[in-house]
Amino acid sequence: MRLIDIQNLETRFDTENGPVAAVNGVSLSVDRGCRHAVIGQSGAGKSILALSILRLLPDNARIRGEVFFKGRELLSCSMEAMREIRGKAIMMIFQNPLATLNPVLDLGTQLCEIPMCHEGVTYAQARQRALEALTLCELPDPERVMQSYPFQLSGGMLQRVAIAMGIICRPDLLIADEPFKGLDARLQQQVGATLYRICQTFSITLLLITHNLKIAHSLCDRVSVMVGGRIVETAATESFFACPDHAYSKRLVEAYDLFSSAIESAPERRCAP
Ligand SMILES: Nc1ncnc2c1ncn2[C@@H]1O[C@H](COP(=O)(O)OP(=O)(O)OP(=O)(O)O)[C@@H](O)[C@H]1O
Ligand code: NI
Repeated sequence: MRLIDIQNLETRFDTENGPVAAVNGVSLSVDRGCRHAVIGQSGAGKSILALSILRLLPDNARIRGEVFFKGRELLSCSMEAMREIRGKAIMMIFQNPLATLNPVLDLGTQLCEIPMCHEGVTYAQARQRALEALTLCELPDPERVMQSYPFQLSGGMLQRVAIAMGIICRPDLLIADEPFKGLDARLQQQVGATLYRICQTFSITLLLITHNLKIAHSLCDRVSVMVGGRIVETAATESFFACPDHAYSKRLVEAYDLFSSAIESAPERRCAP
C-alpha cells in the first residue's frame, strides 16, 4: 500500500534572473514500510523535493502537482493541517543538526517539546519518551545527553540525537536529507545501521536522500536517481546496482563498484611493531 504518492511535482523559484525549475515534474511513490533512497548529483533538486513535500519553502517558491499522503493531498491542505502532519506523521531530519537545533536550549528540552506539542503528553511522559528514543539511537548515557547543549556533543552523537527527534513521535514517514553528512565513513555506516534498525522495528517508512551509495545499497529497498530536477530512474535496489538503466546511473554505479573493490582489496594498515 502506498504511503506517499507524488504526482508531477514542480517546484520553481522566482529569482531576479527569472524562474529556476528545481523540481521538474517528479512522480514518485513509496509503499508503507519501504525504505527508498533518492540519489543524484548536487543541485539535482533532492532537498527541494523533500522540502516541497512538507511545504517548507521560501516565499519565492511555486509548487504545482499533487502529493498524496495516506490518501490526503498535502499541497492543497491548510497550513494548520500541515503543521499537524509535520512533526508527527511526517518527520524530517536535516543534514546539519547543529543548524536545526537551538544552541541555547538543552537537548532534553528540545526533545521533550516534540511529543508535548504534537501529542499533548505531560513533561514526565515526554521525558520518558525522550530517554527511550535516545536509548534506541544507541546514545550512551541518555540522561547526560538530555542535559547537554548541542555544542557539547560530537557530530556522530548529534546525528543520533537528530534521529531520536525524528522518531520520538513514531512518524509514519521519516524524510532524512543527508543525515550522515560530515561524519567519517565508519560513523556513516554505524548511524545508517541504527536508522535501519529503528525503521524496521517501528515500521517507519524512510525517504533517504544521500550521496552515500553504500548506505543506499545496504539500507534501502528502492532507489531513485535525480538529474536536473527530474527522476530519471527508479528501481529495486538490487537490480539498480546490478543493472542500472540511465547513463548517469551507470556512471554512478561504475564509480561505486570501483570504489568498493578498491576498499576491499586495500591492504590492511598495521602499526609497525
Ligand atoms: N531559494 C532558492 N532560490 C532559487 N533557487 C534555489 C533556491 N533553493 C534552491 N535552489 C536551486 O534549486 C536547485 C536544487 O537544489 P537542491 O538543494 O534541491 O539540490 P540537491 O539535489 O539537494 O543538492 P545537494 O546534493 O548539493 O544537497 C539548485 O539548482 C538550487 O540552486
Ligand atoms: Ni540537498
